[in-house]
Amino acid sequence: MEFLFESPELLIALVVGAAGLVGGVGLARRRSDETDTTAPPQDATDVATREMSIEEIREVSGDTGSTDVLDLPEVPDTPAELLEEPPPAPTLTPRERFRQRLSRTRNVLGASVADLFGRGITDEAWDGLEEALISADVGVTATLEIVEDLKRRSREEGVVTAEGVVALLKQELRDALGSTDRSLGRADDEGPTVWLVTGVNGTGKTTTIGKLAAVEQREQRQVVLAAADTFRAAAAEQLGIWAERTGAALVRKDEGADPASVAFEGYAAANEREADLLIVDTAGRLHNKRELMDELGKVKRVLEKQAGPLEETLLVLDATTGQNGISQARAFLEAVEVTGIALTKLDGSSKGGIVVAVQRELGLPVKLVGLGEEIDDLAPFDPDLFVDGLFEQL
Ligand SMILES: Nc1nc2c(ncn2[C@@H]2O[C@H](COP(=O)(O)OP(=O)(O)OP(=O)(O)O)[C@@H](O)[C@H]2O)c(=O)[nH]1
Repeated sequence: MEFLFESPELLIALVVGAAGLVGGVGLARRRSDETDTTAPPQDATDVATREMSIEEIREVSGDTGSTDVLDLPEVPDTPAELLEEPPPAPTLTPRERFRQRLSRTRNVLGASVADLFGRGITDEAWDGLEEALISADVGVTATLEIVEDLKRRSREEGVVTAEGVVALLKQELRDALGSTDRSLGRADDEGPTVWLVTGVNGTGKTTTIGKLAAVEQREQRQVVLAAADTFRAAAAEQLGIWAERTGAALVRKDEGADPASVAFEGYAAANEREADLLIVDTAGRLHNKRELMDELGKVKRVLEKQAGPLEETLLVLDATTGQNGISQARAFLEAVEVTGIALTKLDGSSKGGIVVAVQRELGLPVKLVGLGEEIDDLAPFDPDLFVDGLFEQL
């Protein structure tokens, strides 16, 4: 089956058909006065099938209110080439990107270690290393353990140079990050893979989802985004912009709708279109923890009822919030079983050690890192590349 978003004409036809179904509310509000709505469908049979499916989705969800919308990004404002072409390939290799984007952390950690031990392996140098690691957000307990280990190993191995200490430190950091599986889960049977994305607002959830959609669409995997953050209309709009940029489809409802029903319809739409991947965005307001937990738990339960166990439940954390971010994360861990961390804004932080602290304190693998605001600024987390990146200038 053709993916709906790859054919603007088909999209327009769906918009017209679906607007009729919901009595002019929702979709009609977006397209009613545009001349493009009169464009004839290229494939009338396909459109008819889609109309029925949408109706079925509404029946099954028991959510037949007039505000329900199976929405897609604005067609007339979207240049055709954006819809038809996958996003262009990134120009930097992952190593180059890491190197470039980790410059702030590198300057703090890498440069200070070289400086400290440049004058010999002294007690002051070890104290200075402790401070540098704590400043880089490695965390106090982890820092003390790492430095103790380093002292012992450098004695045993007769290390006398700064380069020698750096080599051991790299090994220690690498060991602290462990060798867990960091790949993103995918469905091995029929039906779309589902990734549920959670985290405090402002951590970079929506941006991370957009970047993920770009990677997936570029690899010819068809993506549906579900805007289950219905707390703010702007959240769905922001996700819509990413859908337009990446060529993914978008399922959304009006502000205040039940997030679980958006997730439900998202899965139904992804399934019906034989999409490869559904990514569900969620709200992350923390002012009422009980409400948040109930809401997230319900979204997950509803999805699992349809799809079975989810392939990923990702928690997005902002690297610049340090220990505070880790405490906030715990609220989410109580609400849903998280399978991995996406650590954003690593480019804007001089505290790359947070990767070690996050893994250690939350007991979860960092699977993705955000290295900037642009579409290509997301990388699978590679511990070797990361640790090398921290010290590359040395
Ligand atoms: N420097 C940098 N900025 C990022 C990164 N990821 C996201 N941002 C920025 O962080 C801000 C918040 O990102 P959003 O994606 O809107 O965060 P959210 O968690 O979805 O928050 P809400 O939109 O409030 O729900 C935006 O300005 C993003 O451009 C990153 O890896 N590095």
